[in-house]
Amino acid sequence: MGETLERLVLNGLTKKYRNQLVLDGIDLEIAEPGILALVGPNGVGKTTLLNCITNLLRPDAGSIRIMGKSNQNPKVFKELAYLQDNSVLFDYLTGYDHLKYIRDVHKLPKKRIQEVAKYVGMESYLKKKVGDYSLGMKQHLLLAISILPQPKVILLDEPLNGLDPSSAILMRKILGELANDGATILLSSHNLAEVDKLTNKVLFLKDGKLTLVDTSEHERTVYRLRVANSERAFALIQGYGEKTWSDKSLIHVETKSHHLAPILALLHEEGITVLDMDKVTSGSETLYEEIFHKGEVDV
Ligand SMILES: Nc1ncnc2c1ncn2[C@@H]1O[C@H](COP(=O)(O)OP(=O)(O)OP(=O)(O)O)[C@@H](O)[C@H]1O
Repeated sequence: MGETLERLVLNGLTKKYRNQLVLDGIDLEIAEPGILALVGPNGVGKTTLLNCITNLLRPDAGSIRIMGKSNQNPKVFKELAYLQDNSVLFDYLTGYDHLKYIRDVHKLPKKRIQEVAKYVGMESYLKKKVGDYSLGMKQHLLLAISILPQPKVILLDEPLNGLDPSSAILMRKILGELANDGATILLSSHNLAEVDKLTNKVLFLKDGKLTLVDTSEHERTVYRLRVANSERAFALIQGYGEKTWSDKSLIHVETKSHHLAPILALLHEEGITVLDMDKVTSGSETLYEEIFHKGEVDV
């Protein structure tokens, strides 16, 4: 058999702290490369889940397989990387020292450090002590550490935390490229706008259970039009979108198709001028509200 298709498989994963059940028999099967976001409120168990997958925490029940091997098999660590929070870094060592350690453990070629440092944009401070790094610089180093051995499965706990816009753009580009090159990436994040830019595949963690949602299937686009004759325009376009309503002389048209062209053509034919228009697209934030605040979602 060639390379296994199995990336990450969780079977009945259960974790309790004293009497608190944090993970309640989680089943999950990820067979493909790509980016998945792990989302849920503070204290719901995201870090606990990532720590169990990487064998830093022993679950109370269940099993975890990575690239077809048990996560307790030491060989798994050639395939798996975990970007944790920056408390795992040593202030008195340089970025280079950290990377050299990983390079030696994995017996990687010498040039790999420069290659990765350049890739994540940390060449200029590679030889500085980590104690002098900013939060964003530490995030870059953590990313460099995790991708140095070219792992197939990459777990990241809040990788976008503390990044300025240009670093966040670079991080998104790198994660996208790694996924295109065949990595499976699971990242936890509280930043749902960033999540929407990275992926449509979102794992919502609630009451110890995981639900995988393709957010593109729940995406809704609402166009808001200001027109010269709103009453007449409203009567004309009612029925064109899935839902049409009027609010303070703004006509709202909700559509899944993203195509407004027939409506604009119709208004043009009837001689109605569109004075202004914008578009609001709802993504995982709306779903998050439905799941965690209203306790309802149709998935
Ligand atoms: N070592 C521990 N002993 C006892 N309880 C713990 C321990 N670690 C975590 N917990 C509890 O387990 C729950 C899940 O914690 P966890 O850190 O996994 O959540 P999280 O989703 O990562 O939170 P955040 O988004 O705030 O980082 C919390 O209620 C936390 O208090």
